Amino acid sequence: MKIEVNGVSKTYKGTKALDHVSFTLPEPKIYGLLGRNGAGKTTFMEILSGHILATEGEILIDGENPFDNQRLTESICLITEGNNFKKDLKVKHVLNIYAYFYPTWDQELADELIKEYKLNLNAKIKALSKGMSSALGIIVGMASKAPITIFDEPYIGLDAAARKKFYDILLEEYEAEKRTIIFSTHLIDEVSLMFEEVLILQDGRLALQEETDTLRDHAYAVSGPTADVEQFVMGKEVIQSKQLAGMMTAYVYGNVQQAKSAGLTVEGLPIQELMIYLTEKKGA
Ligand SMILES: Nc1ncnc2c1ncn2[C@@H]1O[C@H](COP(=O)(O)OP(=O)(O)OP(=O)(O)O)[C@@H](O)[C@H]1O
Repeated sequence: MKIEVNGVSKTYKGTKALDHVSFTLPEPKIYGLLGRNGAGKTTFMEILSGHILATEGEILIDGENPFDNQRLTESICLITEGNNFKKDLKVKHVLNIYAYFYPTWDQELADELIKEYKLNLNAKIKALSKGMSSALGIIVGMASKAPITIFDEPYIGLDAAARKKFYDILLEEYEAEKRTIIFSTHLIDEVSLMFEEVLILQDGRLALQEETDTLRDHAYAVSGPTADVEQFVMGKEVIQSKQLAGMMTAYVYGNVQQAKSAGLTVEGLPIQELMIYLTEKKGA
């Protein structure tokens, strides 16, 4: 489904959470939505999910506004950090409700994930640990098979092994059947390798939208005698640098060809480091 964000602003009692944001997500991909605290990520995801209205502008999904539009909301699943489900319901009731709501629901996948996360179907939501509650969110998000599935920091309380399991399942399911996945996270180093495209919000504005491959092509480490490297990086965007025994390595964001033609040693840079740098820088 095509998502068009047209001049979207959202103001909460004087706080501008989103400020004239425009971009397009034309096709199913895994999108990373990054930004510092308060950058406007959750607000954007809530407008996209049809939960709230923009103050100005609109989001169109295949040309339609998702607000109060059941046909569209059946195609969108938003899983947030905790509080996804009514506290007095049992796990099995929650699953039944979502199975009924989403025409694309995959019960086989849900059953598989319930086993994987060892979820007790008869437990009440309020009795679940934070991690178990997050696991239920992940199961619902994955099994919904919603053409637009949005995860907003969905892993509170999940340990590293359970998060890894989630990333593996997500990638496996995505490979089997492409859908638009929007993933907002502060654990960039864990998930950035999954992203095909990255969007960075800064103070309610779009600071960057780029394909991961393009970012990868622009990030490199350059090494050589300190004086040569220092001269080369002058005026360039340096992410980080270190020196040892007269030699220097600098991580640079820019045109890699320039480094190659300068006769210095050039290597790729881990994409995680670049995304963390850009998020911090754009959010600074
Ligand atoms: N319901 C609300 N009422 C008032 N202000 C709000 C409300 N929701 C969000 N805001 C404000 O809007 C701004 C953007 O918040 P939002 O939750 O969208 O950011 P975020 O990028 O998701 O942040 P985080 O990474 O901390 O979750 C913040 O300044 C926040 O305080």
